[in-house]
Amino acid sequence: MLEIKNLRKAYGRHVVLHDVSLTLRPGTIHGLVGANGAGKTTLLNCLYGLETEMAGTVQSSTGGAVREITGLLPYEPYFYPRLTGREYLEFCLQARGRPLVDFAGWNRLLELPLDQYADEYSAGMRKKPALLAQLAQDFSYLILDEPFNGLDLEANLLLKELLRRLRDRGTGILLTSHLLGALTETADEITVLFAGRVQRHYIASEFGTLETDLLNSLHSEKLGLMDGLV
Ligand SMILES: Nc1ncnc2c1ncn2[C@@H]1O[C@H](COP(=O)(O)OP(=O)(O)OP(=O)(O)O)[C@@H](O)[C@H]1O
Repeated sequence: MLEIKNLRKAYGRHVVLHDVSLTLRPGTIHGLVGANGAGKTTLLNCLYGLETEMAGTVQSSTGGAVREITGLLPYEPYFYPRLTGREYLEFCLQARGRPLVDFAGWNRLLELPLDQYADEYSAGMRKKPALLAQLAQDFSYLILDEPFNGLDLEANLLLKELLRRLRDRGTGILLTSHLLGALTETADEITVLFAGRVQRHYIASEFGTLETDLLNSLHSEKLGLMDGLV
């Protein structure tokens, strides 16, 4: 289990996360939603250990460093210029001291031009090698920042099925998405972050009210404006 307790993170005077607690259990898909700037990416970075200056605790129940057993898919994966997709994947594994694997099977699924320069991939394609680099390492936990962003319909459907299968095999997955449907269709629990605070935690049986709750709480003023227009 990965556990965040009473996390507070500030950039200068700007407090981005206030007393946030969240648990990621094995064999669970945990969705994280919130408006732009709510603090989702910051929370993922704190959990993974990319941010160090913060108050509160981030712990793995096994006692080791979270990143030893966790893969991170960043919001915007970075590719070194003039590395092909295949070289990027090999680099990711070697950087972690992992044995190289044959990507052919995975790539029949993802259909990437692995011999093309990765920084020339289309926006939608760029998530795929970054995701593949994490999947090939067989982590206990995955932290995925907007994994559905930019993927085409087929890749979206495949990713949802893949996440469910990984969850059923015991992987704990924390993911953000602005696509509420993608989360309610896959997640076992969802945490709503509002202005750096946990607004509410939902279990699957409560997802039915999530959209209305979000509309009412986040946009009540805008709903009032809409009433005057439509
Ligand atoms: N390195 C940084 N330095 C200063 N402020 C930052 C930094 N990173 C993030 N912030 C600020 O922290 C707040 C939360 O940003 P964050 O990227 O975590 O939000 P988010 O919920 O992931 O948003 P989005 O949905 O747009 O990706 C924002 O106000 C952002 O401007």
